[in-house]
Amino acid sequence: MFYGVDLTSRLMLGTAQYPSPQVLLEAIEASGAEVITVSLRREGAAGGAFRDLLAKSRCRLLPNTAGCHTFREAVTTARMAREVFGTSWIKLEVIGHADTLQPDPFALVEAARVLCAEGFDVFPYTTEDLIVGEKLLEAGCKVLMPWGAPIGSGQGLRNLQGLRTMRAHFPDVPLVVDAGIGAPSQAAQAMELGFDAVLLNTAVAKAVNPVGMARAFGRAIQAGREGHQAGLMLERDMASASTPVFGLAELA
Ligand SMILES: CC(=O)[C@@H](O)[C@H](O)COP(=O)(O)O
Repeated sequence: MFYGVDLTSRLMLGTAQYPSPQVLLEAIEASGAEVITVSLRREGAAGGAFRDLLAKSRCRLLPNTAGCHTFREAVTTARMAREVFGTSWIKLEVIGHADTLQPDPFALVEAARVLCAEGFDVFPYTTEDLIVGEKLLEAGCKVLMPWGAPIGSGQGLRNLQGLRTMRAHFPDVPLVVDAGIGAPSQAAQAMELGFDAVLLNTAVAKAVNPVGMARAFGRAIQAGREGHQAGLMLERDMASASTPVFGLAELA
């Protein structure tokens, strides 16, 4: 449940870098995603055509503040996005580093506080830091989006222990792993850890076959979720025979 909205699919898909608009639409369809994220810059550059294209997907839009490096830029972009796209949902990105594209947690919390007070439903792109997570919740966020790895890196879940701890620390907060996912197995792993959803873009858009990859991610996320719900076995240090030892032939 994200800001009162129940979704069937746990995949949120980015809409940048696809080889063509048609491939983008087919990839969204194949993925089963019900939420797609879109940047205001892209919409501005296409003069409304991009929004019309995305409307064909019938997905809920999650505008983002991608590329914003300051509190001011992010807040202004969010306000414009609400007007342009007609939704109070905003994926809040305030980038701190040009090379790692790591979130700036200080500007992020500040921007989240202002936007939540203005009635936005904020999806903050953050790190797995627990204190920052708590500050974002205090600011009014009802969802947290920790990174898996730097945006566009495809490295998967770089800090497995940190993400596990985050899940345990915020048991009732919807958590979405956002960014850095490179393969369907990594998305499945996020779901197995108990995350509520995954947001990704590059791994699908830059695949040799984006439509096939979108479908694979959709299925992997569903499988990972089912695995989590079915209860994963505990890891053991030592072997434990899986075949019963009674009934073995006794050789004289
Ligand atoms: C589209 C978007 O919002 C990205 O900023 C997002 O974080 C996805 O990252 P990847 O491209 O690494 O999947």
